[in-house]
Amino acid sequence: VLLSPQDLPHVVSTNYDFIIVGGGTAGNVVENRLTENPNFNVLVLEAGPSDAGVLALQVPFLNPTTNPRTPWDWNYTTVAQPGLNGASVGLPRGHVLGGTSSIKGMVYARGSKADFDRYANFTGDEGWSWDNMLPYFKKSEKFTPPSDRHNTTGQFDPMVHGFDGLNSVSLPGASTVLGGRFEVAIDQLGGEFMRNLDLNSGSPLGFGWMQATIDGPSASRSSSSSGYLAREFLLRPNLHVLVNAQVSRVTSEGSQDGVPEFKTVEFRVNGGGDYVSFFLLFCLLKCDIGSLFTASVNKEVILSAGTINTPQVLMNSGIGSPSHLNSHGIQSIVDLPDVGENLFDHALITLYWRVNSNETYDDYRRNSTRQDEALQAWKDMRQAPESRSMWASCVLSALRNIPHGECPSFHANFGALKHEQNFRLGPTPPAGNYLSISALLSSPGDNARGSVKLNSSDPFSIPLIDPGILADNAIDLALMREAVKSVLRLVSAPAWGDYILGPEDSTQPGFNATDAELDAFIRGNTRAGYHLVGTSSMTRKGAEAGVVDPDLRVKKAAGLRVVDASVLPFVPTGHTQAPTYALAERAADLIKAIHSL
Ligand SMILES: Cc1cc2nc3c(=O)[nH]c(=O)nc-3n(C[C@H](O)[C@H](O)[C@H](O)COP(=O)(O)OP(=O)(O)OC[C@H]3O[C@@H](n4cnc5c(N)ncnc54)[C@H](O)[C@@H]3O)c2cc1C
Repeated sequence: VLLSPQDLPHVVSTNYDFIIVGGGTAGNVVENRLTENPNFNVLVLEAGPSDAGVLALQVPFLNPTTNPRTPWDWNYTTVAQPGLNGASVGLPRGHVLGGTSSIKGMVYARGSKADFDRYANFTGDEGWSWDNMLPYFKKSEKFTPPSDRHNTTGQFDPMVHGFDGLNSVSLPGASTVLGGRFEVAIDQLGGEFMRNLDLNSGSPLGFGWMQATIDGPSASRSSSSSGYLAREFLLRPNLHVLVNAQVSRVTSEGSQDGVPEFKTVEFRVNGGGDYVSFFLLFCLLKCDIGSLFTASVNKEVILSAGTINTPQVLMNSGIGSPSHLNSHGIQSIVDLPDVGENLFDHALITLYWRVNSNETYDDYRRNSTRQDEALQAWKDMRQAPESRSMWASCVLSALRNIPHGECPSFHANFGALKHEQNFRLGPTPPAGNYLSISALLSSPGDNARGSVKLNSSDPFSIPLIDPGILADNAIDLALMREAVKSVLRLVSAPAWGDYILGPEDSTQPGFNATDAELDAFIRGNTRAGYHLVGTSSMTRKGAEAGVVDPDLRVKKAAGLRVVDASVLPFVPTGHTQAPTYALAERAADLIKAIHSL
């Protein structure tokens, strides 16, 4: 049930079995699986608004309009990054039902077998190995035909996919001139540019068709909200979802087995939604807008607020480094210095070329009539360019090897347009047609990690976010150089001869660039990859380091668990949404087993 502000008195007087903080990618998976049992009641507190009826969150092609500077984005910015010549860069995060799955770029890339085997080895829990996680990838996934219904034989391996899950995935819904050119180019080059039938098989090296979290038949974005919180699930009477409800902290009144037990969640109601009801309600409760409410729980509080906000809530609650908490006047309750540490991200750089073709999206973006017509066509028939994301129609590459096994050191995504770094759409260039290729550093060095820290004692203040982009001077720069060179080799294939006119900007390095020139370009143009993990890292049971055990329970505490991307101890070499769905599916099973659900 999607609650309204009038339901607040009911919320504060109910003793829930589970309270989930954050109705995002992971939170909605857990909420859905737990409420399969009608005997248990679950409350989801989501800081952002509902996603219902918001076209920008449904139409894949409108994805770049979902952030930054929208109500659906937390609109974060990093602290100055030494690895980027001191620049602070934007760091969007979903602030809406569905969380970041409602605003993300929709690339479905699970990572490699070696990533998950490394998690299993690191945590001492075989449950996190690739072989044991593959069933959860499949459980979460509903592989659908592409929106244009083209024959997908030979474009993916059905054996490694799930067809009955709640998160829709599909292959590109329309071919563009780019897709065909890439296929020819990689066949011409061979070697490092080998073909890969399915990049989600656990062996992602090579070139394959990109899979995206787009529901093919409806040509719509698949988010954790559209799937796990679909109408039939929202009708469950044992599921309560309150939007615009931002949690400040969890509180402990007692203890269990000698450790503090967390039974209460404190939150405020933000000013979105029905203001008249708000006014009446707050008059009724005789308190001011912005006042804090509490909700209580008898089994577990599950933090699914994401890699930035989960550690913030933990620290607000007195769980973290005692000295850091004390510096903000917060009493230390659980001594866990790794809360907020170990923040990993990928790093992303984009290169652009002018091309000899008007079959790019640039003209489309310059023509508002065409855009309106196309949007209407999407509404009428789920067709037209809006049926696909702007880069989903291209192949994704995952090249090269690194010491952790068969993992790619970078991914390349292709766009038939000029976009800003990180696929944001800046002002449309007045003329010209473009090819863009972005290289995502998918295996940063172990020193390329930063932290999330509190900025003040105000629990709602924006934290200090340092993802440590390109902070591992040796490894990160060497891999980024290789990534850029590999992209340059790729566009040197004869297939591009009559297509690429030249680099968009004369400062973009070419084949003859020295390492020093490449480094300067990389430092000046790299941005965040948006794949944040690590701030509630799981470690072995009983290990002092880390934040949660391999079963995702917060160490040295009772009744508190973390289920979101923040538990991953290292960033996977794929993207992060697919692993987040899978880890949340496994977490739900762990929780059900413990509570005999
Ligand atoms: C712009 C962008 C593009 C991306 N593109 C891709 C992509 O193409 N492919 C891919 O695999 N990955 C992508 N990612 C990354 C991926 O989407 C995330 O790693 C993943 O969705 C994280 O899931 P999560 O459950 O950890 O957090 P989220 O999905 O962010 O969920 C956290 C939820 O908690 C809520 N919340 C936070 N604080 C509070 C609080 N105090 N009280 C109540 N609620 C709170 C948030 O509003 C949010 O709804 C992208 C990320 C971004 C930002």
